[in-house]
Amino acid sequence: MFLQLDHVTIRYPGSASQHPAVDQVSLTLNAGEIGVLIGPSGCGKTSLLRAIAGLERIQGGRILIAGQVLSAATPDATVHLAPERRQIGMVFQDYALFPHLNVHDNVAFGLPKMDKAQRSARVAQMLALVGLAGMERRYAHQLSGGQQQRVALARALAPQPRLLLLDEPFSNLDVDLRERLAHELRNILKQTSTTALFVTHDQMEAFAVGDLIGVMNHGRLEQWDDAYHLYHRPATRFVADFIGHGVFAPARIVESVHGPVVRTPLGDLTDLEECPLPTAYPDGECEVLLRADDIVHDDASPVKARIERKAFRGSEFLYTLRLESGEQVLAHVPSHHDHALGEWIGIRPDVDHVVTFPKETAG
Ligand SMILES: Nc1ncnc2c1ncn2[C@@H]1O[C@H](COP(=O)(O)OP(=O)(O)OP(=O)(O)O)[C@@H](O)[C@H]1O
Repeated sequence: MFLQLDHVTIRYPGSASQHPAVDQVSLTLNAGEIGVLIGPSGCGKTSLLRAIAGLERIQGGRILIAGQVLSAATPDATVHLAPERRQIGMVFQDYALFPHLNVHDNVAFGLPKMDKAQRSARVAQMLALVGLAGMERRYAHQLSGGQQQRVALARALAPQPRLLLLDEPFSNLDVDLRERLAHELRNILKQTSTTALFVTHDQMEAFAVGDLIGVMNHGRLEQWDDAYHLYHRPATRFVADFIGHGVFAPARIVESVHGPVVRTPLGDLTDLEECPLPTAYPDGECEVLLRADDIVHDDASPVKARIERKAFRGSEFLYTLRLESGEQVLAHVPSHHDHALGEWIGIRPDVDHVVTFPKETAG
């Protein structure tokens, strides 16, 4: 492994909250991998990134790159390597280009001692990489927001950092551009074999960029996994709720002649690979995660649901449905099936990965 975070804890001095901003976070990234941290506002993403950069001290745990301890706050050692000695690059949300320097000088800014020709060659190479060849003489105010972020990326990559940290770099840009830049960023990082950690609150961006994605909540890292497993095998209820569209429905795991089944308001779910046994919950009672893409519109199905809300999403609608039993479920339905609000439609579950959690206790 290349980047290693080991029970990293950050507490802000004088902070009214007893709760640490970052609470014992452990994760690893191999060289060349791209990690993404997502989570709601205030969950500690930026604090963790700043600690890795050396801009924040940690109060517990260790941060290592290639075996070298950058920060430590353990009973055995206290270490805090200065930010400029970490060889880590950063790209922030606000473009932060020097307004009085042109693009060439901005990109050349962090380059170690090189002769002039070498410097200019490196700048040209970086600008070509980010799709801005020939823009050397422009100033920040002559560039669009997307172009400015590309320059910021070129500047951060030019000194060949050991690790690149990106904190919501596209959040000031419009949605279409963000999506394009997220794919471009991934290509650029892979082309240059750069190890990177990227912070966003946008799931689609996280899925587009990351090899590994971490979901944070209240300072804790709830799961560190690839996109497929986050979606299909969420480790916690919070992750299941945060990623994708879905609801939790009351269910019961029971033993049938064909093995265990999960009894739900939509009927029995079978094929319970990797699902807990009935004995995992008191009386087998639990809640099952039903994602919008687990529910199929099928007029022949005996299970009917009333359309309460619908949102057009291009190729499909996201329907909010109410079952006769009172439960609410969500369903993705191809948009050529345009039913009216209040209409009853047939639905059936088509769940590939059955995910259950303990029943949420009231209060
Ligand atoms: N300098 C500081 N002093 C005191 N508390 C801070 C400081 N910086 C952040 N915090 C607190 O630490 C917690 C984590 O903040 P952080 O900025 O890391 O979250 P975030 O996940 O990056 O949020 P956002 O997505 O809104 O940027 C929050 O409760 C925040 O109020």
